[in-house]
Formats: sequence, structure tokens, C-alpha cells
Amino acid sequence: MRGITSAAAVQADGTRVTKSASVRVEGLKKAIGGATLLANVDLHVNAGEFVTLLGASGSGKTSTLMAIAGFLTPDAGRITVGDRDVTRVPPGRERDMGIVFQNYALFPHMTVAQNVAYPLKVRHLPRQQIKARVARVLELVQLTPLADRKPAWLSGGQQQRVALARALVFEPSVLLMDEPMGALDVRLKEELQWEIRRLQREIGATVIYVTHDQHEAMLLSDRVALMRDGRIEQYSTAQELYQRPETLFAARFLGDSNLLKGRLSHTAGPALEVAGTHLRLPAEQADGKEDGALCAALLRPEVLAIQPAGLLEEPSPGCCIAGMVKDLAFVGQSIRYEFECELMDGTMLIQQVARSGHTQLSPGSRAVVSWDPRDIHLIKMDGSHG
Ligand SMILES: Nc1ncnc2c1ncn2[C@@H]1O[C@H](COP(=O)(O)OP(=O)(O)OP(=O)(O)O)[C@@H](O)[C@H]1O
Repeated sequence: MRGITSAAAVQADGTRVTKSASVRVEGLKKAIGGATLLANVDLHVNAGEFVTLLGASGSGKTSTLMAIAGFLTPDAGRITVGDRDVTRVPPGRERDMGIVFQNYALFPHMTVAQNVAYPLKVRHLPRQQIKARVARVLELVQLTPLADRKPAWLSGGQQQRVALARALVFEPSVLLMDEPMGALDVRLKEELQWEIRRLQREIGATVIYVTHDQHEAMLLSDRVALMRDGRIEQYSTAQELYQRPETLFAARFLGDSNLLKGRLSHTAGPALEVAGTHLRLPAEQADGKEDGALCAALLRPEVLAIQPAGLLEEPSPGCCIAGMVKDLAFVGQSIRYEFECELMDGTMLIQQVARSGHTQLSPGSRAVVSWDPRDIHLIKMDGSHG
């Protein structure tokens, strides 16, 4: 369903649950008083795609979502859904978007079924059609047995599923979700994450989802838009964002990052000169970058191997560093080491290894950290990258 303007997810019985549409955001800007909410946001979401806006608090995720929903009028820019320009369309029916917020906003005096039926009632659908659609959507979110309960008698996760059903029932072309799991405990959150993932794949809805939780973003999304200061820093699959971040900010935002900064040298094969040590680079990483360019080599913890000093059979020049274990911690199934490099002004490398079959090192042990140069990702730094 990807790459097309709109698509319909059809049930086995021939009825449609939702019709997905693409969303295009171009040059979105918004300032209130002296504060810049949106500096310049560009985003294209394909029909049926699950896109997450990920970022720290205040980076502009909610503002972007509210502008798409129509609750925030942009100072500049354009929002298109399918081939409709909706920039100035008021929020609500004409906008044709389902919205799920962190606080479920259910009507406390209505039952689950009545809550879900509400958007259809205000659209004056015939009673029989309302009944059928509510039944189908409740089945989809696995709430049929609780149809007659009031929200006060539901768990947080169940309430959020009601909110989800209510947003889906009128078959919106786009589903917007703002931190819908924010108020749930970890176990419920995990459960609902898998459910939202299953549901979205099943019905083929276009989803734009806001979270500051990187694990949630990675689990759910086809693509992630990493936001920073009212702009999108990088827009790619979660895997690309993790393995090939374009900036130091992106590298640091997702997961643990070991960043070794130095200057590029092509003199004796491509290498990064870091405090007098030449780290070997794969040719394709160095290609197109000039000699002396300031770069950072990103090594994720899981690509590093750590061994007691002297054990490494053939220390490979340019892809290992000697030093000392500063600290270690047990983190469930793995051990996390902090390693102080000998040659690099105290640069600390973090390494995480599976516990089983690993010789345990202790703080103060001399050790060697090594890697395969192909696992290096090189980031070119300029003035704006700290
Ligand atoms: N009504 C407003 N008036 C002035 N500034 C605002 C207003 N709403 C938001 N801001 C500011 O705009 C910036 C972006 O806010 P926004 O809520 O979009 O960020 P966010 O990434 O969703 O953050 P959070 O994760 O905390 O919800 C923040 O610096 C915020 O303080």
C-alpha cells in the first residue's frame, strides 16, 4: 500500500475499516510571542505508512501534530492530505482525521459502546450502521466483552483501546496519536504497543504518532522523523537512524553511542586520526571526504568486543584500542562495560556483551577493545555539530 496517494483496507466481509491517505507537510512555521514552535517542518507520509515524530521535550512534535490536526494554524507552510490542501480547513469532520491523546478523554457517563458510537452519532449515521460498525471496531481492539462497561471500570490500557476504537470507527483517512501510552505502566505499554502495531498493519491506516520514547518509535514505525528545535533533523527508517545517523545529535539521541572524533587522512589508506592513533576506515566511508575533514567515527556498543589485555591473538592495527575497564554493570541479559582508552584523553567507550560465555573483566583490568572496521559509521562534522 506504500507510495500511493490513498488506499482502502477492505475486510473479508467487503466493508472498509479505514481509507488511508498520504500526508504532505511543507515549510511549516509557527511562532507564538517570542517562542518558535515550528522553525521549518517538511514531512511526507505515504498512504498506509506508520511514521513517528520522535524528539526531546519541546522539540516541536505536538505542535507539528496539532498543525496537521488543524488545532494550530501555521504562520507559513502547507499541509496536504491525499490531493486536498487542508492547511486552512478547520479541525473536525472536514479534516477527516482520528485523534488519540495521552489522556483518553472518554465520556465517563457513557458505556464503551456508546463512547465508540459517538463520532458516528454526530455524523447522523443510521442506527443499524452505527451498531454494525461499533461491533466491528470493538472486535478489532478486542473489547467486545466490555462493550457495556463505563470507563471508570476499565484499566488504563483498556481505556486507551476505547479511545483508539473511537478514533477508528468513523474510518478516518489519517490517524494521529500524541503519546497515547504516556500514562500507562511498562507492561501495559508493551502490550498495547504490539496491539497498535498489529492493528495498523491489519487495517493499513496512515498513522502519525508522537513519542519521546525511542524504543516505542523503533518498534512501531516504518519511518521515524527525529525532531530538534522545531525542525526535522533526520527522516529515515529506525534502522537507518540507528546505524547511519547523519549528525552527531542523531547518533547520540538513539541508543548508546561511542563517538571518536578526529581528522580524515588518506595518506596510508583511509583512516581517522584520533589523538595520534590511526583508525582504519572502509574506503566507501572516506570516499568524497577531503583530507583533514573533521569527522566522528560512530561505534555502537554491540559492535565492540572486549578482551583482557594480552589475550588478543593478532591485534589488528587500526581497529583496536588498549585501555582499562573503568566500571561494569549487569543489565539483565548483558554486561555493560565502561572502558577508558589509553591513547585518547580519557575517551570512554561503552560496550555491552551477552553474559553467557564471556570472561568477566573487573574494574581496573587492562583490556583491549576491538571491532570490524566495516562496523564504523563515519559522520562528517561541520560548525553546527557539537
Ligand atoms: N502556546 C504556546 N505558546 C508559546 N510557546 C509554546 C506554546 N506551545 C508550545 N510552545 C513551545 O513550543 C516548543 C515546542 O512545543 P511542543 O509541545 O510542540 O514540543 P514537544 O516536542 O511536543 O514537547 P513534549 O514532548 O514536552 O510534549 C516548546 O518550546 C514549547 O514550550
